[in-house]
Formats: sequence, C-alpha cells, structure tokens
Amino acid sequence: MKKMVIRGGQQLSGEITIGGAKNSTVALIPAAILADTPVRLDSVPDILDVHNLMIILESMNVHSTFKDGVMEIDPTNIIESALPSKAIKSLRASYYFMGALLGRFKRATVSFPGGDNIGPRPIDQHIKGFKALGATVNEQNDSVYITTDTHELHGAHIFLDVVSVGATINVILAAVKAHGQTTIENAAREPEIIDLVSFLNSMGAKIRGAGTDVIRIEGVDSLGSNATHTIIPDRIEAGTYLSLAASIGDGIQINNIIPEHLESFNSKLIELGVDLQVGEDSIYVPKTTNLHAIEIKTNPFPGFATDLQQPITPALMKASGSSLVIDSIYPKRIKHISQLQKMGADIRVENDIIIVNHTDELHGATVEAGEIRAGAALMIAGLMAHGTTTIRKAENILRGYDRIVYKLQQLGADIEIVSDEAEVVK
Ligand SMILES: CC(=O)N[C@H]1[C@@H](OP(=O)(O)OP(=O)(O)OC[C@H]2O[C@@H](n3ccc(=O)[nH]c3=O)[C@H](O)[C@@H]2O)O[C@H](CO)[C@@H](O)[C@@H]1O
Ligand SMILES: C=C(OP(=O)(O)O)C(=O)O
Repeated sequence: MKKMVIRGGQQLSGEITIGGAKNSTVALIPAAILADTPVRLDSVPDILDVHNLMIILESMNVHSTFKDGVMEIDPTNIIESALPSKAIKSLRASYYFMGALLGRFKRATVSFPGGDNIGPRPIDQHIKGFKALGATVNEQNDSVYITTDTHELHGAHIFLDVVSVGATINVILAAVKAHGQTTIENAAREPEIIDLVSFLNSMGAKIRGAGTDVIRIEGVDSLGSNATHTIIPDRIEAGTYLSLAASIGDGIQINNIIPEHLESFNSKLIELGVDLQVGEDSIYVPKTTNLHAIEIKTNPFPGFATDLQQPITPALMKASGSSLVIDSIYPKRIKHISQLQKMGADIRVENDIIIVNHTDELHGATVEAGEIRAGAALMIAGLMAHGTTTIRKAENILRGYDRIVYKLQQLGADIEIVSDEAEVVK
C-alpha cells in the first residue's frame, strides 16, 4: 500500500502538461487485440491502470512495451487464456475485454471488473448489447461467460436504457467485426468514445455517428493498423488541475487541453468567479479572489462530469456562501466528505445533496482515498492545508493521474509517495 504525503500551505505556480485520457486509453488497449497487426499508441498516460492492462495483455501472449508515452502492442500471436483476476479486479475498464474478446474470438470469459467504489455499477446494458448481437451470457462464480452457438455475431438494433459509456464502448468492440449493421441508440457521447472510434476507423472499421447518440457500425472482416494513434488529452485530469489552480494557484498555465471537452466545467468555474484565460489548447488560471457559491448537477457528456464533482470541491470551499452538488449519475459518490471533515472542511450530505460551505482554513490530517476522484479532492485540500496531510490508499489516485508527483512538484508542491515499507517512490 502507498501513501501520499503532502506538506501543504504553499501557493503553487508554473506550467504543467496534461497527459492522454485515462478513459480513452483503457478502452484503446483492449481494442488493440482486435487488430491483426501490431498497434502503436502515443500520449499514453503513466498510470497504474495502464500497467495492469499490460499484465492482462501478457496473459494472452500479447506483448506490449511502454516508454516515454509510447505503447506498442503486438496482438498477432494472441491466445485465449484465463485472465489474471487480480489485474482484472484492479480496474473498471477490464470489462472491455468482454467486448474485445467477443469481437476477436466470438466468446469471452472475464471476471467481474473492479474500479472505483462509487455506488452500484451494474453492467446489464453491456450484457443486453452482447445478447442482441447473438451471444449467450451466463454469470457464475464472479465471472461472465459469453458464448456464441454458431461462432458468429450478427448486427442488431440496440437501444440502451441508460446512457452508458462502458456499454456503448463494449457494444462497439463486439460489433465492429460482426456480420451486418449494428445501430446503438441512446449511445453515450463522451469524447473518449470518439477517440476509440477514430482509432478503430483508422484500422479499417466502418463506424459512423460517434459523438452523437446514434452510432452505426458496419461489420468488417479484419482490422489492421499502419499509423500511430495519439490519445486525446485527459479532460478530467485537466479539470482537476483547473480546480487546483483556482484553489491554491498563484498563476498556473495548463497545456494540452481541448477546451471544447471542458465547456460545462469551465462555465461553472467562471460562474464561481475564476478568471479563466482560455487559449487554443491551453488555459491560464490567475490567482483567484472573491469566489461565490454555485450549484452543480452532474450529467452525461456534454453535462458536468461526475468525475469532476469531487475535484472541484476544494475550490467550492474557498467561495463565500453554500454551494450545492448533486451527482445524478452516482448519487453515493461521497467518499471525500468524511475525509475532508477530518481536515476541518465545512461539508456535509443531506438527501444525496452535497452542501459545501465556505471553509476558512484546512489543517493536515491522515485521510483515505476511497476512490480516485475522492483522492484528487483530498490531494488538492492537502496542498491548501496547513501542516502535513497523509493520504492512505494512494494507489487509487495513481490509478488514473499521470506522473502526479512529478507534475505537482513542477508547480512547487511538497509531495511524495511513500510505500508502507517506508520506501520513497519518485
Ligand atoms: C473507464 C471509464 O470510462 N470510466 C468512466 C465511465 O464508467 P462506466 O462506463 O462504468 O459508467 P457508465 O457510463 O456505464 O455509467 C453511467 C450510469 O449508468 C448506469 N449503468 C451503466 C451500465 C449499465 O449496464 N447499467 C447501468 O445502469 C451506472 O450505474 C451509472 O449510473 O463513465 C462514468 C460516467 O461518466 C465515469 O464516472 C467513469 O470514469
Ligand atoms: C470512476 C472512474 O474510473 P473507473 O470507471 O475506471 O473506476 C473515474 O475515472 O473517475
């Protein structure tokens, strides 16, 4: 187990560069096994989820290398094998191997995934999609067994009952090599889905409509890569640093941003009183003063992302008045609250509405990152607080924040990751 140790209280300034999107990357890596050629990805974030996906690939005889943001994956000698359950359980997106293996071998056995504990996370819509494509799905002993009688999948018309990123991606992965046309209605519109579809289309897939709520997939026989795919910037990482800049920044420039991916988030920061200076692919945040309480409700893209409701909390604590946050996607995503209270924050939850009051001063404490974005909120709070904050279960932060210690040190933060055996990890 690892701890993040922060000696807070300093104003932070300087420049940082956002990495490739976690939620694209964790779909692109499983998608690579659909190719009949090696695949090359650029701008891959250095996060634990990526390293765990590499372990899963290796178990299928798919060799991969990862250096300086470039990942090469060679699926040409892939074999069907039992997937390592510890790695599968370490992240949510391991469920993309269901769709990808189904696309490749027309059958798949995958344990139930792990990932953030943010309330119930059913996968009924994924399963509904696989069944519509002609698969039989059985859930037993913590695993999902997906088979096809005829060793074939056929295109289908699928209406998703809820807007789901995971189900949209999983159906795309399974349908890309099915016979005939698949239509997904009420599809999720997240930028990471467009990124995945660009990658698949560059390999010969025929997918239209990504970024809208109707996606049409014409099945193809094979996929092959002849170019490097550069992953889009992580809008959630960017939003986290924007919140950090608004909370404790003394002038922070954030590079490699697609501002259109952050419109709902940025409009809330502006409403809060942050003077965002938005460039073509960067945003500068000057030191903030006079922030005012706002109300936030999370929604599927292009709405305010659930993954940013916790990271924006420290900025809300600086505002005068009471801010309200409603997470309509994960109403129980509140693991940050009790931990922020330990640091002196005036925050509480009533009937699934989070109430964030102005907090004059935070103090360091030992707290726990119950999940990735709760951890991000605690990390920013730790940087604001006087004294030392120790965040236990820091793996949850390292799952999805690219080279976090290095980036925060670049801004002047006093931060380190320490393993429980007291070894310092740079
Ligand atoms: C790896 C990845 O990309 N993770 C993101 C993805 O998670 P994930 O893909 O797991 O989230 P979904 O978009 O599927 O979930 C959205 C909502 O639909 C519900 N649902 C989902 C599937 C299903 O079969 N049945 C069902 O009821 C969920 O409980 C949730 O309330 O989108 C979430 C919502 O933006 C983000 O918080 C996660 O960071
Ligand atoms: C919930 C998240 O991730 P995952 O779906 O990978 O658990 C997240 O990134 O905020």
